[in-house]
Amino acid sequence: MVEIRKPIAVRDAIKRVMDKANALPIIEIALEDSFGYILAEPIIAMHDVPSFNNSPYDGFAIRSEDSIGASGDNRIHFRVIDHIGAGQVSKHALGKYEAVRIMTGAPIPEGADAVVMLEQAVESENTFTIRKPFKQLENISLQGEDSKKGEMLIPSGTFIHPGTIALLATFGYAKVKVRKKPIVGILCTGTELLKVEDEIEPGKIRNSNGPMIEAQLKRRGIESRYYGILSDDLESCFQLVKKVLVETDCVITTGGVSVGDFDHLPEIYRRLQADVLFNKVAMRPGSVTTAAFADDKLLFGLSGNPSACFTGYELFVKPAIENMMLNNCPFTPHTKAKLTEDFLKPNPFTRFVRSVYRFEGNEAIITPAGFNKSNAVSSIARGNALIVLPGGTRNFVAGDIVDVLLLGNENGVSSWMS
Ligand SMILES: Nc1nc2c(c(=O)[nH]1)N[C@H]1C(S)=C(S)[C@@H](COP(=O)(O)OP(=O)(O)OC[C@H]3O[C@@H](n4cnc5c(N)ncnc54)[C@H](O)[C@@H]3O)O[C@H]1N2
Ligand code: MOO
Ligand SMILES: [Mg+2]
Repeated sequence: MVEIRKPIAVRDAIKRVMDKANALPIIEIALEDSFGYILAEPIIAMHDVPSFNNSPYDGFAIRSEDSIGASGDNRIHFRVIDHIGAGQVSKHALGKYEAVRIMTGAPIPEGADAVVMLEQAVESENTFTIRKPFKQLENISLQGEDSKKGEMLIPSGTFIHPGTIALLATFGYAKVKVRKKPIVGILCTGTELLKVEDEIEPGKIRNSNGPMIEAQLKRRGIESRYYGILSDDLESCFQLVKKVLVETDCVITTGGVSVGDFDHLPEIYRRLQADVLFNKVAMRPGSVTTAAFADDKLLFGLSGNPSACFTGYELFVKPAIENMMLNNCPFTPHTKAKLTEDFLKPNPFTRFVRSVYRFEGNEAIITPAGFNKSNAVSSIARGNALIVLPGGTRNFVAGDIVDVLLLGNENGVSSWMS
């Protein structure tokens, strides 16, 4: 008798994996290796930024009071008593009508409270004149105008991007506390599967899921261990899944999760005494996507069908991995966009349509990326987004506004802004 599975809502399935995604330990890594990790400590300003009043321009530091009354008819003369660049500190304190030639980033000398840009001065030998008055603190970058000492600038749980790295460097974080990234084991089941370099044989296909999942992880900077292809033999599949579970933080299998005679994953979860979190989700593609929990680790049984496999990763594996690193923002960015063509199929389950998202004029628009069944592979290659059509709906037409999940942003566009 075939097992009748009870589908659960996508939202509930996501919640179940999120609840089981255990936080990985905190590690300390070198700043230059920290890109893409999740901060495990807040960034607190160790000092003011800027840490001293400095010049935002190449020019002359003056006392603003000396400039009162300056005009085109009444140019005021200053005498240059010192010359500093960024990194140097003037030893002079300014007296009346004295100035220090100062370059961008250099500390404002004692007594000075304004900076005249080089372009605002008419220079000769050791003097210059100005033709306008300067206000107190005019053209000065003030100590602490960016950040004040002790301020919490970035919370723990934030993705470290190049800007975060700049801030960490500013405060001398040569080492950064982050959450360890999971090591993810991948294995692909299917007697029909050939390696990429193999010649096609009758009844066989090349394994596209393995390289795809590896790349989905790599897109997020996650290291995977690829355990290769396994034919649909229960005992050897069980032994390998057991081994991968020991050697990695999270296991992804592809194929063999449905109700077919050679779909062994359900029996493998039984033998592992795993807690099956769900084995049917009210979604298309990927309705057979399975998640289980054993030895405090998540096992994802992604469907063998390429589009279903891809979607299962994006919906469940991706946020679970972020949760293991305690990312405050674990979910894929979503937006709304205007459909450019009719989509008339009924959606008994929530449907995820691989699509191309782009901006045209002032509008976000979205176009299905072609052949869209769960065995499709070409539309995964063309798409950069997923349209989300709720279950129980039908007949979406061109012009309708739909929900969209945005996948990755490394794709460029063909022209600069118009
Ligand atoms: N009687 C039923 N049959 C099926 C059901 C069902 O509910 N009742 N569900 C269907 C759905 S939905 C899907 S999706 C598939 C899921 O199948 P499995 O996850 O068990 O995967 P396999 O049977 O191993 O393979 C399915 C399909 O995908 C191809 N495949 C597998 N691995 C790869 C790979 N690494 N790279 C590329 N393509 C792969 C495989 O050759 C099959 O064509 O089950 C339906 N059936
Ligand atoms: O898991 Mo299946 O992809 O719903 O067609
Ligand atoms: Mg199957």
